[in-house]
Amino acid sequence: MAEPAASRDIDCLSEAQKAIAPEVAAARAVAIANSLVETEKLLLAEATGRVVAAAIDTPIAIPPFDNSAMDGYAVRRAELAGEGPWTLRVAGRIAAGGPGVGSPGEGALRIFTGAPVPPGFDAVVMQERARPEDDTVVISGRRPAAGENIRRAGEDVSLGARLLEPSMTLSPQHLALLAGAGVATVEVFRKVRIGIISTGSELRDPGEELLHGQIYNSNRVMLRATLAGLAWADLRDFGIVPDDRRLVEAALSRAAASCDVVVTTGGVSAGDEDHVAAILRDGGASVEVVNVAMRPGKPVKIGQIGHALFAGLPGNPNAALVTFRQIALPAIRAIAGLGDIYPAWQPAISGFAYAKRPGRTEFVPVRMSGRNDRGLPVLEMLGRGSSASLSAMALADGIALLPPHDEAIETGMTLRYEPFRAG
Ligand SMILES: Nc1nc2c(c(=O)[nH]1)N[C@H]1C(S)=C(S)[C@@H](COP(=O)(O)OP(=O)(O)OC[C@H]3O[C@@H](n4cnc5c(N)ncnc54)[C@H](O)[C@@H]3O)O[C@H]1N2
Ligand code: MOO
Repeated sequence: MAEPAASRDIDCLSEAQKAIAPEVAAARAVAIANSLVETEKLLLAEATGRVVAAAIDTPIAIPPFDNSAMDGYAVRRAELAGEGPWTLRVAGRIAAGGPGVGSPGEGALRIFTGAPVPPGFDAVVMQERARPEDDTVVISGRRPAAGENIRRAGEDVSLGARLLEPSMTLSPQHLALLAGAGVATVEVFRKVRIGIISTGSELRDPGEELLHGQIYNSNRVMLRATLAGLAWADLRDFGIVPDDRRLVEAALSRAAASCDVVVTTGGVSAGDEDHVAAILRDGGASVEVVNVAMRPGKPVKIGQIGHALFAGLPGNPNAALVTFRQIALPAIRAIAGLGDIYPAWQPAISGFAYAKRPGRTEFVPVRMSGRNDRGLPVLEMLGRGSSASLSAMALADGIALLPPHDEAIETGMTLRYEPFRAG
């Protein structure tokens, strides 16, 4: 195991007792996160959700040429003098992608949506306002305005304009913009290699037989599924490691050697079988976060093992989920090269009353029961705040943050709410 750069003595009570706020813990984790530098070039279709590594400017204007926004007739307004109706000769026909026309003499051009508008033509009259008659067209109603129904070259994106900045994740809309500019490949950061280790002799995987004293491993699939939703994450699962110091140490070394991030669950509190905490305490890592004034998740540990970021999440399922999202994920997102790294909190209204202990931030599973007259979500708290409860979190729409200074949450208070699903 690599020597720690700056070990902190997590046994030192005066130091350890000073629990830091969760946002401070997250910022400390971010501060020790090293952003990736390696990049790769991907075809657009392979790049959804990946993180842009270099700014992209458009090589062409969008649209590339003046074109018609309607099916109708391209006209020269100079030929529509005085009051209508006007009768114009139809001098040609031009469709999207078809051959252009030369420079016709007087008259209108039959034109279709997306077809280039030849120079000199300064409006398109939609066909609903025009009546063809033999080789002429009769235009009635008002005189078209200059530029009417013409999409000008570059009006969407001008030549050379910035399309995307680094540190953004590529949405389908971003990819459409790149495709519209004719950009075929995009340079993204390579995926973040994230190793996960489930520690605990009591753990069995679903499908296995459960003996007395054993439980099923739920954190493993929770983390796997969360990471599977992140296109920039390359998950490496190191399985279940029993509570044996040498085995835990070996698994940590192995994971740290091949990953940018190592996430463990379990073994971070104070018991004799909490080997992750013991390994860290004995200098197996530099530890930045040891004691956070939050519930659940107080014993979460963040540090570095060799070059890898280390996130030691508590074993209780809610504590694992909350500390992963609130403390570890911002740092992992920073490693991925993302600019926007912190949880996206939304304002919401408490639909519940709850007595809490002041001095620590609580993160509780909540369900949205409706919206108030200003459109803000109204939240109902689920479960009794047990950090071991799987059912409350499964029914929740998201997590509400109950601030440290409050002793009681009253109905009608404004809270911060992080929905599990964006939007
Ligand atoms: N004397 C103290 N005991 C505890 C403290 C403390 O400060 N002093 N803190 C409590 C808090 S808060 C939490 S949270 C837990 C954290 O425990 P560990 O991270 O050391 O985790 P374990 O003891 O290994 O497990 C806790 C709990 O979670 C279950 N578990 C573990 N892994 C999984 C998994 N992959 N899937 C589902 N469930 C899992 C495990 O069986 C335990 O029941 O410590 C308190 N104790
Ligand atoms: O952090 Mo623990 O989850 O409060 O039980």
